[in-house]
Amino acid sequence: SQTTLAVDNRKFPAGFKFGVATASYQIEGGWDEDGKGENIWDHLTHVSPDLINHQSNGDISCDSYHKYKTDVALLKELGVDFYRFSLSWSRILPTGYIDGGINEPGVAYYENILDLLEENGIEPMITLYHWDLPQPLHENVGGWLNETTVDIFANYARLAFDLFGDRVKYWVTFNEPLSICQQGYETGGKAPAISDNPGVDLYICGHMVLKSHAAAYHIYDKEYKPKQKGKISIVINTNWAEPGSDDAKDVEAAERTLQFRFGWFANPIVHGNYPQVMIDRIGNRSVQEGFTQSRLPQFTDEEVESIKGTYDYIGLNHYSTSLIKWREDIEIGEPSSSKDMSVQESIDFSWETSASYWLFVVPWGMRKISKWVKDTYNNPEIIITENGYSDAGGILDDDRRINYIREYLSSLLEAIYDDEVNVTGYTAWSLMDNFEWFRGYAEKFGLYSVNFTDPERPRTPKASVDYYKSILTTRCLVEECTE
Ligand SMILES: O=S(=O)(O)CCCN1CCN(CCO[C@@H]2O[C@H](CO)[C@@H](O)[C@H](O)[C@H]2O)CC1
Repeated sequence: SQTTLAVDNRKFPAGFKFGVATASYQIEGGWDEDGKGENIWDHLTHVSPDLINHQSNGDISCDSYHKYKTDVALLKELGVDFYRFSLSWSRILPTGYIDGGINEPGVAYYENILDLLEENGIEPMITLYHWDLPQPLHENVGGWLNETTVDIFANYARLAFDLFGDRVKYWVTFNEPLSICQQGYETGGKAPAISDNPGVDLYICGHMVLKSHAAAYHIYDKEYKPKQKGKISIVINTNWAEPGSDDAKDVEAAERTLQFRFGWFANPIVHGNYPQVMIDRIGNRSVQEGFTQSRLPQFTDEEVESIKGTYDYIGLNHYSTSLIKWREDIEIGEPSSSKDMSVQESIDFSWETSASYWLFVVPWGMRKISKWVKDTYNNPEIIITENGYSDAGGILDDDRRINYIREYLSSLLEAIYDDEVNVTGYTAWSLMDNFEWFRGYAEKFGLYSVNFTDPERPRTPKASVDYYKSILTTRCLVEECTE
């Protein structure tokens, strides 16, 4: 396997921004406090606790609903340029609907955070949806399987722009539509954990999320951008897909993997419509499976045009890499998106592991995926909106996280200077240890550790805090920087 060369000693470009990220359900707690409504993660962790490691949940988590002043103090201590966080839809709109009433204490919570960020010279980057759908929208409307949710989301987005937009210059509509739809509606790996209609529901979800994203984009672009002058886009995640050999069939399988995982959402938004390889493969298999129409929903020509161009930058979440090899098309049977894609995915056993089964340390993948996004989507502004390393916790001297950040950023410098990729920012996941979805509190991604057994939820800096501080100060990765 390829290893990165010596750590790059070039400085990040002037104006390049460094931040950290969190998400509402993962840090806030206060799950039913001050009028907040129930969301699908509250519901799932309460009704099906066995799905979550140690039956943990986010009822309290880091208790950031009460400790946001402490959180902003940590951000100030770190010296970040920006803070990426998400709004809890059901804290602002308890029923999910506007006419269900606005929850003022919920609005105040986010206004207080924005006030403190402003006072401390830290730029906010707000994600509208980081997986915590109001439960009534799932129960009564079918959530992302129903077209009705598109307008309901658009109304929520407009409210957020109204309430907070005068102070927010970077918006994200959706975090990781691949995770929302494939794990939420096929593998069962995320709420609402629907897995009884594989190969079908996830594509309906993707269709609705793309329409919702475009609706929110156009609202911002027409009604708010002229006076608020911010940027809005979506955050898409993918591993880098490295061909398992230079055999043309492996190269094609790797490209197909990127098209199914990243292109699923990036192609409609940048070029218009789904990737042709998805239209073809899912269409062909659907016919063989006896469907009267493709399992991949079809956009009308107007929808293709309406979704195309709905990005002011590309948000990229990148953590790891996969080796991809060609395989015979999997025989026709129960449909699934992995059968539609039909590749062999593996890893190189020399790659360093982490506490997350899917996260291997492969720094050169950062350069490759960044260059692929540049080459495939007309050289857009790219912001790395998440990148980070997990351990099992109890480690304050987190030298493996320091190594991960240094090597991934070194690879990013090569993308910026040698491949001329227009990357303008990097966001470390995460500010602090938090609720890692089905893995509960077993996997720690924080620069600050959180003691979840202490009711005060104390935050303690790990060694990576000093390392990230040094990068924020010197804008480079080693002692001796070149210009
Ligand atoms: O279908 S399964 O569930 O069997 C397979 C899942 C494999 N991965 C897990 C990690 N995720 C990207 C990272 O997910 C991101 O990174 C962080 C660390 O995980 C999360 O805490 C953030 O909320 C999330 O934005 C992509 C999907």
